[in-house]
Amino acid sequence: MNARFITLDGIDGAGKSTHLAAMRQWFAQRNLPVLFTREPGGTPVGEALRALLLNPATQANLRTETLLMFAARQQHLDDIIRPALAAGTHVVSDRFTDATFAYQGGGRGLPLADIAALEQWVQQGLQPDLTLLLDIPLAVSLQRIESHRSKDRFEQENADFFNRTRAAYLQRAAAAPARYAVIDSNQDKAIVSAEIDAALQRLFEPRP
Ligand SMILES: Nc1ncnc2c1ncn2[C@@H]1O[C@H](COP(=O)(O)OP(=O)(O)O)[C@@H](O)[C@H]1O
Ligand SMILES: Cc1cn([C@H]2C[C@H](O)[C@@H](COP(=O)(O)OP(=O)(O)O)O2)c(=O)[nH]c1=O
Repeated sequence: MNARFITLDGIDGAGKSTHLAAMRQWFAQRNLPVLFTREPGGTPVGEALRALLLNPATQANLRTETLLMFAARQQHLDDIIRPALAAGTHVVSDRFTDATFAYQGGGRGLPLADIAALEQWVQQGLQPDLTLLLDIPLAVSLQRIESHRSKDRFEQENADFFNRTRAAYLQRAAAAPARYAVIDSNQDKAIVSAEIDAALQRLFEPRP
């Protein structure tokens, strides 16, 4: 079986961390080789860039921010994602390029064509086999992350920013529905988890 590349995305507070834990179990129960990783990050270079990008004191302008996201992604693809897939290991990434379209494109307003050009240059056609998009109304996500003590550079953004970010995610999913499972994360955790499991099941064991 070809190794699958799966990404998990959504606005902050959508429930990614919560459901990554359940996804680990899903793979473990089936004895499937899998590597969990994240963006920005996943490599020493990527983690250093992550620290820079998430630091509220960082003054990177929008193009610089976008290039740094893709710089981290290039290293991640070269050192981690492509080698794992080539070795037959499934890869689950906590965020990927959809986040750039949503945050730098939708949220901050960088033209989507600029992001698409970088996507092509860095990914050379590689796309996730499945993107699990956890969708949630902003008010609910804000309630859920209210208790965070310190917010990173993106979490400090305002409601309009996150509404645009959410809309950009949904637009991407609507434009290429075969790649996405849009999951309503404003439901009980067990239901969200069951819907994620069902999407994984469809990817790994498609019905004829
Ligand atoms: N379906 C859910 N119902 C209620 N609370 C949830 C649900 N999913 C996640 N949470 C809670 O919301 C908060 C944010 O979830 P988290 O998984 O950290 O989001 P993310 O990683 O996407 O920022 C956590 O306190 C988590 O326990
Ligand atoms: C991958 C990526 C992330 N981001 C943002 C989204 C998140 O706010 C932040 C990464 O944080 P996140 O993955 O949500 O980590 P945590 O759960 O620890 O908060 O980076 C972008 O703006 N563009 C990108 O391309």
